[in-house]
Parts: sequence; C-alpha cells; structure tokens
Amino acid sequence: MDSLSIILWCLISIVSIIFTYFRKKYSYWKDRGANFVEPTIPLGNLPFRKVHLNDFIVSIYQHKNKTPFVGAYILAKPIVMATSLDFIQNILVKDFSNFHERGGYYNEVDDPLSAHMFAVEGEKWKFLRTKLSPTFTSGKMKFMFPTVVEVANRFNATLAEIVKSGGSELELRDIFARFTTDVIGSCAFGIECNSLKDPNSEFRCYGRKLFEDPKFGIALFLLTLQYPNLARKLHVKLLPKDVSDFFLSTVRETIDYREKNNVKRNDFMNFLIQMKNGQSIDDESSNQMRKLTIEEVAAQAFLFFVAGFETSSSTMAYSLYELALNPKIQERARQEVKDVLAKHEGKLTYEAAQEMTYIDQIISEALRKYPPVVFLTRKAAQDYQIPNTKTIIEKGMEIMMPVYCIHHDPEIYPNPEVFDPDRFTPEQIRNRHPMSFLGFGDGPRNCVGLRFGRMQTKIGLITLLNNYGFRPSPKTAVPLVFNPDVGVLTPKGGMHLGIEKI
Ligand code: HEM
Repeated sequence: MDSLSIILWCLISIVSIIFTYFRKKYSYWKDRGANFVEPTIPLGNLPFRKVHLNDFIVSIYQHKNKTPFVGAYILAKPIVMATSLDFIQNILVKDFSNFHERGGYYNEVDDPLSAHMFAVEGEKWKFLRTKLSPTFTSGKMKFMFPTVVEVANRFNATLAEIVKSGGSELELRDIFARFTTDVIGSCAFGIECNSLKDPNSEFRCYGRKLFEDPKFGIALFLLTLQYPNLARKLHVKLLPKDVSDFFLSTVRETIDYREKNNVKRNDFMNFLIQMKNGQSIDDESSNQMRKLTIEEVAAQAFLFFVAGFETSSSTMAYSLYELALNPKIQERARQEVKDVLAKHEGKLTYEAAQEMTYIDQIISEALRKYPPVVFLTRKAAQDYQIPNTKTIIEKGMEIMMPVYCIHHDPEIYPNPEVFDPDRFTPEQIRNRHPMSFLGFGDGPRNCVGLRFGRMQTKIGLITLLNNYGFRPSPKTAVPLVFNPDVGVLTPKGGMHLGIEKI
C-alpha cells in the first residue's frame, strides 16, 4: 500500500469511528421512546452559528408536547429539558433531595475563585447556604436600606452632571452597573468601589471584563461541559489570572484590615470572617465543618459581587426600556413614587419603598420578559423515575428548566410580548402555577440574594423615576437584540434611551 492510501485509510477509519460513536450516543432518547429533538454531529442540538444561549433553549422548547420533557443533546451528552410546570416543581422543590446539585464546572485547585456557592455541591454547599442565608433576611435588608439610598443619591448626582453637560441621549447600562457595583461593595464588603465617581475604577473594570469581554474560548467551554474531570486534570481555569489576583488580594487586605483594627460590621464579609475563624454564627453544626480557607472566603465574596451587580443593573435597564416605550406605565409608576414620597415627607425610607407596590410589579414584569438567567439547571444525584412516565433520569444527568421560554409561553402569559405589570398583582399571581415565574429560580437552591437584588433595583428605579423622564431615542433598539457573547441576557450594544430632568 502506498503512503497516500495509508493516510486515506486512516482518515476513513477515524471518521467512521467518530460517526459510530455519535450514532450510538444519539440513539439514547430514541431507544427510550421519548419526545426528543434530532441532533446533528458533533454539536448535538447546539447551534452551529453564533447566537445567544437563549436561542438554543427556545429551539428545544418548540418541541414540547403533552409529555413532561423534551430530550436533547449537548455535544454527545443527552440532557432533559423539563417543559411541564408540575415536573419543574418536582425537580426544584418536591424532590430537591435528588436534585440539589446544579452541575457545571469548577476547579478548586487551579482556580479557587470558581469554587463558590453557586457551583459547589453536597455538604459544602449546604454548609455555605445555611451559614450565609442570614445575611439576606428582611431585617438585614432594612438595616442596609439607608446605605443603598446613600449610594443611590450619589448615583443621582453623577447622572445629573452627565445630563447637565448635554447628555440627553445616553447609554444607561454602564452607569447602572456602576451604581450596583458600588452598592454591593458598600453593603457586602464595606469597600468603597468608587465606580460612580470613576467609570474606570478597578472594580468596574474587572466587572466589565467578566461580562463584556469574556476570554473563555468556545473550545474550552465545550471541554468543561462535556469532560469536566479531564478539564480539571488539564488545569483548565474559568477566570483570567488578573481577575483572580485582584479579588484574592482585595479580600485578603479587607480581612487583614478588619482583624488588625477589630472592625465588626453587620455584613456579609463579617460572616465570612467568622467562618474562616471557625466561630459559630448560630448554634448548630459549626464544629462539623472545617474552617474556610482564605481562598474559599474570596470565592464566596467574588460570587456575591458577580451575581449581585450585573443581574440587578440589567433589570433596571430592561424596566426603564419598557417604561420609555410605554409612557402611560411610566407616568403611573412616577405618580406612585411622588404620592408615597409626599406621604413620607419626601424621604425614601424602608417603609415608603414597601408601599410602592406598582414598582415591584414593574420589576417582576421586567424579569418575566427579560430574565437575566435564561435557564436553570439541576443534576440527578440518583436514578429518578419521572412521575407518570416510564422514563428514568439516570444518575448524573442534567436537567434544564427553560426560564425564558416559560416566561414567554402564551399558554401561561397571554400576549407575552406585551409589557403589562398588572400580570403581577397578588390576585394574578395566585391564579398562576407557582413555577410560572422563575426569575430568581425556586426551591431550596433559589437565589439567596433575591431580597437584596430586588431592593437595590427598586431603590435605583425610584430615584430615577423621581428625577428623570425616559423616552426612546433614535439609537434605541426595537426589538432588543441580545449579546451572544454573554451568558446572562444583556442587550447588544448597551441600552440607549432619551433622558430629561423633570
Ligand atoms: C435582580 C437580581 C437577581 C436575579 C434576577 C438573580 C437570579 C438568580 C437565579 C435565577 C439564580 C439561580 C437559582 C436557581 O437555580 O434556582 C441565582 C442564584 C444565586 N444568586 Fe441571584 N439573582 C439576583 C441578585 C442576586 C444578588 C444581589 C446576590 C448576592 C448579593 C445573588 C446571589 C446569588 C447566589 C449566591 C446564588 C446561588 C445560590 C445557591 O446555589 O444556593 N443574586 N440568582
């Protein structure tokens, strides 16, 4: 055989091995007689062109029928997309003991900041969740409220300067992110991030880098998705080194300063320091678990920063976008703000904010139409038979809950593209299935920062509506296009609106 024939023979063999491998993998759902979407080698049901992750979710959800799920493939891996609300309730709430893991990649050894509460599993997650939840009680929110208002006043002053110096059409997303960055810095860590004063402050730059300039290539992403253990062996990191170094050193310095000067604050960092020193926060379980290392403390602090600023600033941006397009809703919202503030001598207190229920409805409706987290995931700890079917979800399989699709399903929300905050009156909420709103997830692993996220979004919106009017500008995108480079739902090219002082 000449060398060309050998090469050709080898190539044909490799192609047929790959083809046979995928054919076998792709028979998984067919063999089980499930409703599934036909995959394509080698991506499975992932799209070949660059689109937002959300488009992938929508393309699977379209195949829903009367059965509780649609089978699909990510590369060669079969996954379940839960489509019935009852089944979703089983996964997130009723059978949580079998679905307490989220799946996804983290690498504690090479990339310590990736091992945070969102990613970790088992006893470690339970420990962190139990110990850190008390940071977010309503009592704590009331306590932090004046600090958030203080940052909102700085936010208002910064915006006033921009508007005064001729800005009547602005990109607003960046300044919202600067506001929420400073709020999280103050409330969670007692750190002045300074990003309202300086748009290029270190915190804002690293935040921008994480969400707007992710350097994590698609090949590495697919590797961590399909072969997480191999990725760990290959020392694959999720975070750029400069981001890790910055957060690790900031947390080290903060802890050092507090310990040397005996500073005690009623904040998230204080809880973390107690856990590092093995002190009991409540009576139970503290001696069942080793102390947290400084890297573990930094990982949780990092998560709160990342989870806290982008989601809330996007929610503010989407709310104002819809208010600009719907002037009657904007006027009703502003009237509520003015009326309630007048009753409270013009002061934005915790109690005054509680009375502004229409603003809460606007936030919920914005999260319905534009949920920053477009899908939730859970992983089966043991084999699990889907109720009323013969299908077994095998141990280790991942289940996706398509938040965006549920929020846009006309059978759940008639005319889903219409922005209507009255969908979230207490009566309307009662009339819907409890799983029909998943903006903060649900069950024991829902968003631990829900109250904080709502609070900072609400204070931001109240401040803006009280001082400014919003309208579409020639640069406002209608309909919105989402940025395919970012997993969280963010508008491509920012959020451009017309703004005027009132
Ligand atoms: C509007 C604002 C926010 C939205 C829409 C949001 C949304 C979400 C969603 C959808 C999840 C996944 C829930 C699930 O899987 O069931 C989540 C988890 C989480 N969020 Fe938020 N979030 C927001 C604000 C915040 C804030 C302000 C913080 C902290 C300061 C925070 C911290 C977390 C953490 C730590 C988790 C993981 C919880 C766990 O695994 O136990 N979030 N968030």
